[in-house]
Amino acid sequence: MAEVLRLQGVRKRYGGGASPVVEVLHGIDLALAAGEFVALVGPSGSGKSTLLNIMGLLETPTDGEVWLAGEPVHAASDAARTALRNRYLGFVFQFHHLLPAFSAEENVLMPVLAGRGRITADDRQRARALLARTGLADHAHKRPVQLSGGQQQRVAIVRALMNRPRLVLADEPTGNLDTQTAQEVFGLLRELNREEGTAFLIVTHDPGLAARCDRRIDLRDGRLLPAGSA
Ligand SMILES: Nc1ncnc2c1ncn2[C@@H]1O[C@H](COP(=O)(O)OP(=O)(O)OP(=O)(O)O)[C@@H](O)[C@H]1O
Repeated sequence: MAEVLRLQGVRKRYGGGASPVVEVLHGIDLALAAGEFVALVGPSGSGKSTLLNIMGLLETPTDGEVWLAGEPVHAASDAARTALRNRYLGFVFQFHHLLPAFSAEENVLMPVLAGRGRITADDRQRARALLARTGLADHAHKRPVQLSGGQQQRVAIVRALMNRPRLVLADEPTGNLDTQTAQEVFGLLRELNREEGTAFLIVTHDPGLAARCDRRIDLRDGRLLPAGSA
C-alpha cells in the first residue's frame, strides 16, 4: 500500500548556547500507510507533541529524514513546507481553535482561503455537505460560542478535512469532551477515515480509544516501543 508519511532516524534536540542540550527524540523510524487509522500513545513528556510537530512540518528534525507523500521534506524551505502542509495535511487539536467571529461554515472554509486565496461554489458545497454529514446542517451559520463542545470539535474536524488531506494529525481530539461525546466524536473520525480515505494519526491517553484504531504506536522517553510490546 502507498505510504503517506515516513520518518527515518528522526532525532530532535533542543537547547545549545547558554542552555543545556536536551535530546527529546532519539531516532524515530515510522511509516504510515495511506488511509491508516493509527493511535499514538505515550506518557506525558515522552515526546508526542514534538513528534506530531515534526510530522506536521511545524518543526524540523535535528537529524533524520521526513518523507510526505513520497517527497523529502526535512530540508524543504519554510515556504515549501507551508505549501506541503496545506496540500497534504489536516490538523485537529484538543481545543477546537475555531475563530470566534466567524460562522461554522466560514471556519470550515478557512483552509481553502489559506491555500488558494479564494473560495468557489464547489468549496461551499463541500463545506455544507461535510457539515451535514457530521450532523451540523442546521448549525452552519452559527458562531462557535453558539455550539456545544462536541459540535465545536465536529466543526474543527470538518475544517481539517476540507482540503482533502492525505493525513490528519489529531492531538488529543477528544481530550476536552465528556466520555459519551468523546466516544461519538471518535466514532465520527473513524467513519470519516473510511469515507474520505484520509489517514489519521491520533494522540490519545485512552487505551479504549487506542484499541479502536488499526494500529497503536507507543512512545516512551523519545523512543518507539516495538509493536505489540506495550
Ligand atoms: N522547545 C523546547 N525546548 C526544550 N525542551 C523542550 C521543548 N519542547 C519540548 N521540550 C521537552 O521535550 C520533552 C517532550 O515534550 P513533548 O511536549 O513533546 O511531550 P508530550 O509527550 O507531548 O507531553 P504531554 O503529553 O504532556 O503533552 C519534554 O521533556 C519537554 O520538556
